[in-house]
Amino acid sequence: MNLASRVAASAPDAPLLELKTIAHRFGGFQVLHDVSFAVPAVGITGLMGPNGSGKTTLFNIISGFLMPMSGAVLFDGRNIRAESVRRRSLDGLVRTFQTPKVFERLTVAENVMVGAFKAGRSGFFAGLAGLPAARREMTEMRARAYETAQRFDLGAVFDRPSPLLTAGQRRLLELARAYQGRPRLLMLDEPSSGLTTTEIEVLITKLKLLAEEGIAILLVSHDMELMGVAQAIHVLNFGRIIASGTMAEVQEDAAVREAYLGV
Ligand SMILES: Nc1ncnc2c1ncn2[C@@H]1O[C@H](COP(=O)(O)OP(=O)(O)OP(=O)(O)O)[C@@H](O)[C@H]1O
Repeated sequence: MNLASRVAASAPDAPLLELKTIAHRFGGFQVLHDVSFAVPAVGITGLMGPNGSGKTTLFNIISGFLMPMSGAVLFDGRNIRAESVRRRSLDGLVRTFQTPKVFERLTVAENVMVGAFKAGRSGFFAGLAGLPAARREMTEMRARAYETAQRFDLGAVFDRPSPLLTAGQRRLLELARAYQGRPRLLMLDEPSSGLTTTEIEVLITKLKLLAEEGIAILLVSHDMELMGVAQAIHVLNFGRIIASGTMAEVQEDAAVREAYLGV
């Protein structure tokens, strides 16, 4: 079944992630007001909004870096509002950052393998220490990491030190590492920032590939071309959702046009 039919077939009343009346304040400044929307278990969902509208704050709340003052964050129907980042990540809720987080002292191979470490028994660092059972596991992990690296066009640079990668490769490496951890929901914060047009085109094909494999994606971006991959988009302005719909629908929305263009 392709992505479009899976999106159509997914139960609309069973989202993977659901935000219910999320509100947050920094001191006296109300940054989020009763934000509610759902992210289905399949497909790509977009979150956009002008600078300072609260996107990063909301992202931090969903991924566990910040606890909202009120509201619920339901993941698979369970309120994870107070759960740690690590617990969420073990449950399959994984995020990336605006600047790719790459382990600079490790090679591409090792960076990808770190993503699988939570799924392994002995652990990545025991493997590096050379314990026999861990070494066997490391060999298997390395083989799996190589498959993943190839999938993200990093096969040819598999043993290269990560500081030698281009910006586009660093972004792909971050995605490869996240993919290796078998996420259910992948949250991407401005993944096209700092990339060339060609690198963005590659990124788009990889996001479609991840979605086709059944990984739900929540994408925050200013990049309209990139946002075009999302089946549904929610627009945040001054901490409130002002519109939701397809890209064509939100582009036509009067409140969105006013927020972005002042028209
Ligand atoms: N820790 C903080 N303390 C006080 N104010 C904050 C804090 N973090 C963010 N803000 C304010 O909250 C508002 C929303 O910020 P946030 O970073 O969530 O917006 P954003 O939509 O991600 O913006 P951008 O697109 O510029 O990254 C801004 O006015 C910001 O200055």
